[in-house]
Amino acid sequence: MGQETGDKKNLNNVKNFLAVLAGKGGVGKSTVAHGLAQAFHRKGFRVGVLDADIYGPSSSYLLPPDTFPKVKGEKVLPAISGGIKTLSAAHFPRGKRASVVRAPIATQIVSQFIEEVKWGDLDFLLVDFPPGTGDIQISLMQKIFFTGALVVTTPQELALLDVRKSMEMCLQMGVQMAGIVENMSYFSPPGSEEKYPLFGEGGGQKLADEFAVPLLAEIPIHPNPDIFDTLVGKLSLGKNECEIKQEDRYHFSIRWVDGKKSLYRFSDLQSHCPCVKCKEKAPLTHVEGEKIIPVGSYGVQVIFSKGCSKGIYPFSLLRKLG
Ligand SMILES: Nc1ncnc2c1ncn2[C@@H]1O[C@H](COP(=O)(O)OP(=O)(O)OP(=O)(O)O)[C@@H](O)[C@H]1O
Repeated sequence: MGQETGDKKNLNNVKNFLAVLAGKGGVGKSTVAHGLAQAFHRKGFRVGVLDADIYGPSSSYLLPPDTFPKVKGEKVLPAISGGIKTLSAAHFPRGKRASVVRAPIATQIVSQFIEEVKWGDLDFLLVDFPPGTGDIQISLMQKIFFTGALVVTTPQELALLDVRKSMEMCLQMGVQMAGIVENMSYFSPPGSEEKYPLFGEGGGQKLADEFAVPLLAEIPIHPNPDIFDTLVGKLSLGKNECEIKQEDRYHFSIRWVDGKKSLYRFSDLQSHCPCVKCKEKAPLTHVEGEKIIPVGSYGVQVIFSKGCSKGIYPFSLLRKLG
């Protein structure tokens, strides 16, 4: 954490970059990113929000600036809203008009927001991703060394389709998912404890189970800001907390973050080898495991006593098999 890795940058003394993404528009990414930023601020952290949604910036509405961005030498100082640093396309003169720019230009603008802005010392910079899994999102993940990603969804099956794509993007780009936040989970009438799940139930949990990441919060319609304080407490960043253990020569186990334990036989696992060459081959028997190598937050590679050891088994696959 906090290191410069390859061409990824951890800039201007920002200790933690946190991606807030969804894949789908309108599920409440910005609401969650800004609610979380305010909760970090309440706890005394130095925090900033980068609104990377060039086409639909909402930061200046959610965090109305007390001071606007200023140019200082070659750098830009971000806007400040109630002690939170923030930068959004909406802070600039064209910001009130529709952003009619091609994707490469939008990507360039987002790069400038990172590289040419003097964010200063921050404990957390939350990056509010635009919807989708295109150039801007890839470029952000290539440029920034994210401590973790928070994935926002709503409960409906239709939302899950797009959200799943951004989770797959995190896996492909090596960005560790800190967890899922299900937004608009239910409605509670004022003064009542009753919960009415207006948009269905279980979507967030379904994704959490599929990708083996924790469901960190179920945010109601018109939430009380306290819920974001609880969310801050639940965030466990930069750690791969599942526990991988070789049980004996033929088996190993994974204890997942949600407490579930899965047991695997090495020969069964090898029969699911994801490498191209293995697809056609008949499975071997009595395969032993010689070494289990964790591959970042993505999965594991197993060195087997015989047969192919080239495949990397993503945690999402292991979770399905376990
Ligand atoms: N829990 C909630 N209760 C009530 N309204 C909400 C909630 N979450 C979000 N909204 C509202 O839904 C709309 C979309 O939310 P928001 O802008 O946060 O979503 P988004 O995913 O960032 O959208 P986009 O990708 O289009 O920027 C906003 O009007 C917001 O106020």
